[in-house]
Amino acid sequence: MTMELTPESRLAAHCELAQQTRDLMDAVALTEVKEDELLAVTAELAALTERLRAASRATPLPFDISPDGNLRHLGNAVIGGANPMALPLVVEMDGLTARAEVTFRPLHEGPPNGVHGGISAMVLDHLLGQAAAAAGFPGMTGTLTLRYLRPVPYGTPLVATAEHTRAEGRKSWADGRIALPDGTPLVEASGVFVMPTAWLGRHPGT
Ligand SMILES: CCCCCCCCCCCCCC(=O)SCCNC(=O)CCNC(=O)[C@H](O)C(C)(C)COP(=O)(O)OP(=O)(O)OC[C@H]1O[C@@H](n2cnc3c(N)ncnc32)[C@H](O)[C@@H]1OP(=O)(O)O
Repeated sequence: MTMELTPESRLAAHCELAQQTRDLMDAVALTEVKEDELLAVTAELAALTERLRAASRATPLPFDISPDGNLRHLGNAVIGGANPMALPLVVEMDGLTARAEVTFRPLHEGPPNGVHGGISAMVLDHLLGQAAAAAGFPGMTGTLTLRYLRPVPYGTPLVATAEHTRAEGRKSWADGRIALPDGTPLVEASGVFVMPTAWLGRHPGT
């Protein structure tokens, strides 16, 4: 795991750029402007893309330690504030559990008016993984099993939760769900996380 020392002000500016890009992606998905305006905006975006490529990294921002002392991963596709692909999810960890409030956007559409099943899977994969890590068993997803109970709406505040259930050697198990605020489950997940041998010794208890 690489730790980088980047000034907080630059990281904050990067996160603002990512948020502006999310707003842009939402606007692109929903725009109804005329064709000539689409072409004009596309040309402006191409120029902006080249400006950002003037100095570029090979990989997104890695794990680092935030000023509050917590491990963070600004480049992550689910929680990374500096990654425009990320929602980004803010995950609260408590003992064996992980919890995040999530409001999907039209950008996440799979079936008409509903969230793509792969997007739900991505969120649950991450939540389960963080629950396993919270319990002291960080690992790579080995197997993820999902049960889609009801369509997942976008534009509605939802709650994603997960809990570590057991561990055996390098393997750990976690369960989770995306639910309406009243607790009605929409998608349930179970996962097996395997700590790669390369990680052994890097975490307490391994
Ligand atoms: C360090 C700090 C990190 C902080 C993390 C913050 C949390 C972030 C949260 C992010 C969350 C998002 C995370 C992501 O998105 S992770 C990205 C998605 N996942 C991957 O890319 C994983 C790719 N696969 C691998 O790297 C390897 O195959 C792994 C590491 C999984 C196992 O390769 P390894 O060579 O180590 O395996 P082994 O053959 O010695 O077997 C060992 C044991 O494991 C059992 N097994 C093996 N494979 C599977 C399987 N597929 N399902 C169930 N069980 C499996 C096997 O039976 C055996 O059990 P036993 O016979 O001993 O009983």
